[in-house]
Amino acid sequence: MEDGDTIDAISHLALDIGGSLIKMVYFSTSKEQPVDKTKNNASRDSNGVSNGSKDGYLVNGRLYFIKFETSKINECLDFISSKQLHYRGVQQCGFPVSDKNIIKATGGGAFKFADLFKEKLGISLDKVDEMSSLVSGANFLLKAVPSEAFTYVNGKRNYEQIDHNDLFPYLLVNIGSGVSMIKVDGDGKFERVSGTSVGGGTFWGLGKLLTKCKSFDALLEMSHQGNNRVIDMLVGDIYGGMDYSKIGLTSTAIASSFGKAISEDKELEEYKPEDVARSLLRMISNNIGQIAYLNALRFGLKKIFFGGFFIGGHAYTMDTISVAVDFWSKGEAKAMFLRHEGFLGALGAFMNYQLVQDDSVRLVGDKNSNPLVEDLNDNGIIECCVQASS
Ligand SMILES: Nc1ncnc2c1ncn2[C@@H]1O[C@H](COP(=O)(O)OP(=O)(O)O)[C@@H](O)[C@H]1O
Ligand SMILES: CC(C)(COP(=O)(O)O)[C@@H](O)C(=O)NCCC(=O)O
Repeated sequence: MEDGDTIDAISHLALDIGGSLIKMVYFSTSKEQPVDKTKNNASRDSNGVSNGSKDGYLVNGRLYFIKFETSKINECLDFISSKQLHYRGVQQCGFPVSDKNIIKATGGGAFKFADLFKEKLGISLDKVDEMSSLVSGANFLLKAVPSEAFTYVNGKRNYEQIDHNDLFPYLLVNIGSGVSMIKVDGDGKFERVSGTSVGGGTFWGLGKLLTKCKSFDALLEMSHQGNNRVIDMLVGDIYGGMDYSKIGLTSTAIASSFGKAISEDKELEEYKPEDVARSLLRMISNNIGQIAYLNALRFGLKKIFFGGFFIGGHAYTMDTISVAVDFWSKGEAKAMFLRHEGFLGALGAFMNYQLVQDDSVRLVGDKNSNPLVEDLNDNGIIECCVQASS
């Protein structure tokens, strides 16, 4: 292939198969993207270390992000098969042929479904550790993608300028089905310091039982319409409408999540599902925010980044977590969120191919290349160059 030739190839698929969702990241060149055969003699591995002797090409393309429900894994298999994600573009781009039919995969499902992938598609899953994937995905995003991290204050996203020289240490809180809290000290340097089983799976599972809601999105939408004060016992309910200012609690603070249900002679059906969903979301988000802060305090960490699909860019979830961190830290620590929150593990597995260079990445939200498009949870795109051959 000559310089400037155009190709439409997909290569290097990576998966994060979690308890609730399968996250997929793949690299694709498109018809509009010419192959840039600039020699790249100074490529670096994922730890930023020069591997000088490597000759290769930089291929312009895009990283695509897609998710499926783990319970519908066949949809994922069909998608891979219909797009031939495990075959296409391998040779045109000059990627090593040995990549064919071996894909990087992380999450528990990389173990659980290994035989299914082999049987149905002839794919071998090359397993990448889940915690290490979360960390390399987060480090990559924080260092390479502008406007990736933001705080959420009074209903507004404030994008943070991340200083690469002052990124570490930080606490990464990944809210998936369960919650993992990881102290990150550098590239590849981390320790999982805590976790809780009260996470996204709890919200969706318990919410489904309590409200009979049929989908996660519908449950979230319901929570948006609800009023948690109908079910939560507030400080004011206990203190006759007064604040308990001596210990810093206003009358509107929640004293006991779901506590009002004790004294009311009501069956579940007599509560509005919207109110139940709201109380549940608040209880879980608050609890995670509090545990996260306590772990940050334990290790003297000032920055806390929250990831995982539970957040889903949902305003009320981010607001509750932000308020919890602010309240417990007395304003000392701040909660930060990531635009590609749900794809940390899948991106980390992708990074394990050691193709992407931090300084060759540009975020495009859509065709208009607007970097501030807010919701990249579905069909998000990152434009970047990858190392084509070695
Ligand atoms: N469409 C969806 N279906 C199911 N859960 C969803 C969906 N969107 C967001 N969620 C939430 O995200 C959580 C899963 O987050 P994720 O980071 O993908 O974790 P896991 O790796 O355990 O699947 C679910 O438990 C649920 O709270
Ligand atoms: C086991 C897990 C790492 C799996 O990751 P997930 O699929 O939930 O993203 C996670 O669910 C977790 O950290 N659970 C909390 C377990 C605990 O520390 O109590």
